[in-house]
Parts: sequence; C-alpha cells; structure tokens
Amino acid sequence: MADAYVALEGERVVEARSRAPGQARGEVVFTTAYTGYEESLTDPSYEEQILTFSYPLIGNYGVREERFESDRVHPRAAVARELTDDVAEWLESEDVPAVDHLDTRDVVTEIRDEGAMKCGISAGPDASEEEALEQLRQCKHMSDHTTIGEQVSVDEVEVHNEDGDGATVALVDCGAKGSIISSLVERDAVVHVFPHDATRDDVESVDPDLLFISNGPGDPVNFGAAGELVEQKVGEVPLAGICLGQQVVANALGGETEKMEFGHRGVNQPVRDLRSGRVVMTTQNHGYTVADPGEKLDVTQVNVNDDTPEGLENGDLDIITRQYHPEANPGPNDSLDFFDDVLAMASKS
Ligand SMILES: NC(=O)CC[C@H](N)C(=O)O
Repeated sequence: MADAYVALEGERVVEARSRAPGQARGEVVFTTAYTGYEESLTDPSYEEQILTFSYPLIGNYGVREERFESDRVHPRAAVARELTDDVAEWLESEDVPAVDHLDTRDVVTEIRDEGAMKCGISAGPDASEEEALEQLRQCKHMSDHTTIGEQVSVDEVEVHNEDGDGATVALVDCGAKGSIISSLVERDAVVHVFPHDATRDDVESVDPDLLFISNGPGDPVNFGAAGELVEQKVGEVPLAGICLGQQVVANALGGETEKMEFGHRGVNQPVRDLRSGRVVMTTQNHGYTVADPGEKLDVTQVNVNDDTPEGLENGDLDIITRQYHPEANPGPNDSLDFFDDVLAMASKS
C-alpha cells in the first residue's frame, strides 16, 4: 500500500513509497545527472524546488560530507525510482521528505510535455492524497519567492584564503556553491563572500580586483540588490557571474531574462563556443535564461540543443559570465579554465 503521494499540477496524484516522512511543496524539476546526488541535493540553487532524479538508482556510493556544496539540503523534497538507505536516512535527518517506487519516467515526461509545474508531496505514516493536494494548492510559483536570497545567502561577510597572493574577489553570495569558492581559492584568490544584498560601500571596503555574482535559486529579478551593484560597478571593476550571476548581470546591463519551459539540469549539456567552434560538456541547473543580452553583452557561447545563451562577454568592460557551472560538482571539469580567464581579467585591472 502506498504511504506517499505526489500531487502534480492539474491535480494528478501519483502513489509512491515514503523514504523520509513529511509534507512538502515546490516547483518539481528533474535532473538527468547519473552521479553527483550529494552535490545536487546540497546545491542552494535547488531551494524551494522538488528534485526528481531521472537516473533510477540514487545513493549507490553512499553519502560523504566532503562532497556537499553547502551545509544543508536545499530541495524541499527528493523523488527517485529507488533511493538507497544511506540517502533516505540522510534526508530524514535533514527533515527533507523523500519518496521512491514511482515511475519517474512518467513524472519527467509530464514535466517535459507540460513545462515546469507546482507539486505537493505527502509522505510517511500520516500521508494522504488530500494532504498532497493541499500542499499543491499552497505551492507558489518560483518567481513569487521574492525574498529567496535571504534563505540561501551568508548573513555576514566571510573571508577565504585571507593570506593568499592572488586577486581579491568580492563574491556576492546569492546561494553560492562551495565549489565556486574553492575553485577561486585553488587559484590563490582571496575571496570575500558578501551577503546577497551587499552595497557598493560594503564591496568597496575590500577594494576588489573582481566582482563575482554567484549562482542562486529562482528568478534573477528577485536579486535586485545584486543587480544594482552590477550597475554601479560596471566599468570600474571586472565582472564575472555564474548561472543566476549571468542572469543578474544581463538584467542589470539592459538585457532580459525569462522562465524556460522546463530548464536544463544535468551533467552532459553540450555548449558551443562561437569563436573556437569547440563544444564542451557542461553541468547545468537552471530554470530561467537570458532572453535578450542587451546592447552591452555579446553572446559568446550557446547551448547546442536549444541555442540559449551560455556565455556572455564584453572585452572592453571586462565582463565574462556563464550560464552553466564551470566549477562542475557534479559533472565534467572541461570548463574549469573559466576561473583562469576571470582571474586573468582581474589581474590586469
Ligand atoms: N544554478 C543557478 O544559479 C540557477 C539560476 C536560476 N535560479 C535559474 O533557475 O535559472
């Protein structure tokens, strides 16, 4: 007998098995990544979403903290065909509901056909179809999480590699993955991590060589302070951005973003560099995209599958951004040279 229910927009309820009890709601998304469940489940960009794994067996190499991208699980719930006990116990200890033993091919197909959708989950001994539907009714659209930045950002400035010899980076934490910080630190940068609503004065107090806008969850228009900072600092200091960071930079410089039908989430998204013609495999996790880069930014890289902008640049203003995750984790390391490029830009400033 089912002890978990997944209610999808349109009020279709799918029966499942509870692996970690609780009630949850969020936009249901899927990742096609076949490894890297620890990294995905701790990626702050999944805040307020329900993460479905299209790969059928999740957890087969355990759970190790050193692979975490932040200090907690961010999706509101996890859905898989089969979750191992290790993962189920971890999610239960984090109070994050998890369900399995449902046909995830069916859920993924529905999202692909109908687009990103709201979802409600009820799991455990007290689970009911009605509760799953109630969660669904209370679910908000991702763009309506207007204060999501507060949920995922540091409260106070943190400094990494204070004695480093490299560039001074002001990283605006909109929900930064740990691997972005470690990729910069490995290149000897001194990284000052600022709250999502840092002001121009805050950032100028460290006299940065590079202003870096991190990844983060939801609609980039809800990160107004970061956008304002970009507007104020453009031309004065080199600028870099990853994922939400690319979107914030584009919006601040006269471009526009929009919600995608069902987004890109996985570790084998092909990206073509328009200058070299080279294609790299990339890690992605985004539901919004740059619809119009504006006049100041050139599209330098595109997604091979749907032509959406994957890289934006302005050589005169020293701006480089990526829609994908060059820091990988999970996923391929093919585009780690992004960090060398942005730090080279910082050192000539
Ligand atoms: N990984 C991210 O930074 C995600 C960017 C943005 N929140 C989106 O969903 O498009």
